[in-house]
Formats: sequence, structure tokens, C-alpha cells
Amino acid sequence: MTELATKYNLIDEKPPFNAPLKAQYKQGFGFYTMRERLPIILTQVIDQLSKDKEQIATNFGGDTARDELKSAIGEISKLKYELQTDKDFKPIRSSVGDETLWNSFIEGLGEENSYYSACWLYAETYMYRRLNNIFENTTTLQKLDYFQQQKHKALTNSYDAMVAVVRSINAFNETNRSREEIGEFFRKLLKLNLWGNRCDLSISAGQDVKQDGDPFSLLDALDRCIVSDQTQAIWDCLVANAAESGVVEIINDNSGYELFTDLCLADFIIQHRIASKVCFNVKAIPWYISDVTPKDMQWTLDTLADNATQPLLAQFGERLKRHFQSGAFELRPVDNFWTSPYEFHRMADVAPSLYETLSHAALLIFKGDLNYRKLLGDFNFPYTTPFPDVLRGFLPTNLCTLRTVKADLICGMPEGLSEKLSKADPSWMVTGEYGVIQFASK
Ligand SMILES: O=P(O)(O)OC[C@H]1O[C@](O)(CO)[C@@H](O)[C@@H]1O
Repeated sequence: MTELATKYNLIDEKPPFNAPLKAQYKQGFGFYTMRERLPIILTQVIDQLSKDKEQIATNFGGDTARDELKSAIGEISKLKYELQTDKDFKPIRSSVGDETLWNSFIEGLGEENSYYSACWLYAETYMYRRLNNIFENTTTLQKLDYFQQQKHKALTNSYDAMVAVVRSINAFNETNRSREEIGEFFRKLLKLNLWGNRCDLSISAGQDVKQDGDPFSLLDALDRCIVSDQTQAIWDCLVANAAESGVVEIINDNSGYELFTDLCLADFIIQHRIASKVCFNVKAIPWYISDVTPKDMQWTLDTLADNATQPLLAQFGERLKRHFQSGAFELRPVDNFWTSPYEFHRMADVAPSLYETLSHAALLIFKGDLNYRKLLGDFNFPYTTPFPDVLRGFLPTNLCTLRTVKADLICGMPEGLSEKLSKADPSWMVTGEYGVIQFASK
């Protein structure tokens, strides 16, 4: 460790406030991620691909696919070595369309262009981009999703909980409801959606995740874990802005149970005319293990709708498909900005047309920890800094975030609370036990 410390300029301290997070700070979660979690994730990809080699060869083009898979596995090992030895970032060599964006970003990093010296967000994001770049440069494996099996299990492992959720939603929908009742149920669904973000495969380094029990019945007990809660403001915003012809844009995070909760929220918004349309923004490539791609969305809808053993899920899946057919739901064309390293406050300059599209919505819902890190730009603001202040001008329209706390940065906390939580559990910011629901109005 001493050799590592001198070689990579490690600093045996917590990441300082008012500076970007970096893996260089040994007492930060960025260091642990770079040192432990990411190498494990890459090793698991190698193991899975080696195990599935024959199946992949059969599905993707026989001998050529087998040979390309073998060299891809070698490339992943090299990537792991580069990560573990803090090598400088290399350019992305691709022709999928985002290489110029990426390479000008890397050039702009100057000296701080390696895994431990760069901002943690840049380094972790770069690793996932390089991983997919390996497959883009093959002739047969460009469409291979090396995280697919884990994502599928994250849905199929949670059927019991999903049935319980659909049962409660259907029971609510059966009776005529007042606006107050609808508002109250909507706020519950927001919280259900927040806790769905606990089921993230990258925090568990790819180990299976699932939701058990009846998630609605757990909500009240979990309220004490929401350390900043602006649920009411989100409802008020929708009532004031969305009903007539308003659009809600969900910036999705994980597949599996979390995506199911996104779809529940979106379905409720349409069923009760809270807004007239819900759009989904997903990732162009396999990302942070469990993030939704267009293929995952389609697979989720089909898997729900074709479920022969759970009629409630099948009916729900059919209903979701009808929302897509009627135009009440829309899957946005994938935008490479979501898999770029850029913080959101740079979106207006770097991806002006995406910014413009988002600005027409009544509300943006940013899901999960990575989106939260991008909202804050992986900058270690003092924890009581108000949420609107950390956005550095990024406010295309009203926006909110539903995030379980899985990284050592946060904002909008009441005075004294972080100190109290740290005393009880010094690692409270990286367990996913706590959550925030935060809102900023245009
Ligand atoms: O799926 P989510 O909620 O974005 O979580 C993934 C994030 O959480 C972490 O696992 C921990 O911060 C990061 O690696 C990543 O930013």
C-alpha cells in the first residue's frame, strides 16, 4: 500500500469540502471504488464471458465471434491493469458517434487524466465507456450486453414484491378518488420509487439484488431514512404545471425492480391525468452494470406482459404497452450525453438540443446515485448547501431527484443531521440505507 500511495499520489484523508471528489483520497468512497469495486466488476465480466463463450459464439456469429470474444477478454484484462496502475486515459476509438465528445473531454483534463488523479465521476464513467469500446471494435459483438443476465435476474427475482405493488395500485384505482387521495398515493409512489433505487447492481458489485415482501407496507418505517424530503413540493409542482398538456421526463437509472417502480409511477401519472405524457430517457450502451437500455425496456415490457404465472403482472404489462401505443408513454431516442462524463451543468453547452427538449417538460425526475453525482458534478459541497445552489445554473425546468445515498456527497441536509448520523454509523453515506427526495423549481 505504501508503494501505491507514493506512486499514485494518494492522500490519507477524507475528500475535502469545496473540491471535486477524487479516488486519490484514501478515506473516500472513490478510492474504495477504484481500488476494490471496479476491478471486481471487470473480473466478473471476464468470468461471465468465459463461462458463456460457446453460447455467445452460437448467438453472435460462430468462429469469428469466438475469436473476437477471446481477444475482447484480453482487452478487458488490460483495461483492469490500466485502472489498477493509474494509467493515463486513452482516447475512445470508435465510430458510434460520441468519440469526439469524449476525446475533447479527455484532452481538456490536462494533467489530471488518470484513474486516481481525475475527478471520481470522470474516472468511473471512463471505465464503463472503455469497456463498451472494446466490443464496438469487433465485427460480431457490437450488440453484446455483458450485464444482461444480472439485469434480467434483478426483475425476475422480485416478482412477489411486484405483485404486491400492482395489487395495491389496482385496489386504489378501483374507486373514484378525490384529488387529496390521489396526491397522497402519488407521494407514496414517489417513495416506493426512491427505495427501488436500493436495488442497484453496481453498489453490490454485481451480486444478485432483489426486493422482498410488500414494499408499500415498509414505506412508513422507512420515512426516518429520508434525510431530505420535498415530496410535497413535487406534487404541488405537478398540480400547478402538468395536468393540461404537461410532460414528465424520467431520467432512468437501473433495470429490474427499480425500472418496474418507474413504470408504476408513470402509469399512475397517466391513469390519474396528473400529466398528459411521460417520457423515458435511457442509456445507449451497457452502463454502471444495471442501467436501462432500450433493449432492457422492451424486455421488461415483454416479460411482464407475457408472464403466464402472475396474471396481475401480465395485465399490468399489457397496460404499459397500451400507454406506449397511445403515445402517453414515449421512449426518447437515446442521447449520448447520458453516457458522457459531463456534469449536468455543462449540458446546455455540450448537448443543447437535449437541454432544449428537457426544458419543455413540467418536471424532470432524475433517478439514482449516478444522476445525483452528475447534478452535483461530484463536487463535495458542504452537506447543508441548498439543493438549488448545487445545480450551478442547471435548471432547464422544474426538476427533482430520487436517490438512495451510495456515495460520499450530499446536499440539502438539515443542520446537525449528518454529524448525528456519522456518529451512529460512519459509513452511513455509502450503504444505500438512506435516501433523498429533493426538488428545485424553475
Ligand atoms: O444505480 P445508481 O443509483 O446510479 O448507483 C450507482 C452509483 O453508486 C455507486 O455504486 C456508488 O457511488 C457508484 O459507483 C455509482 O455512482
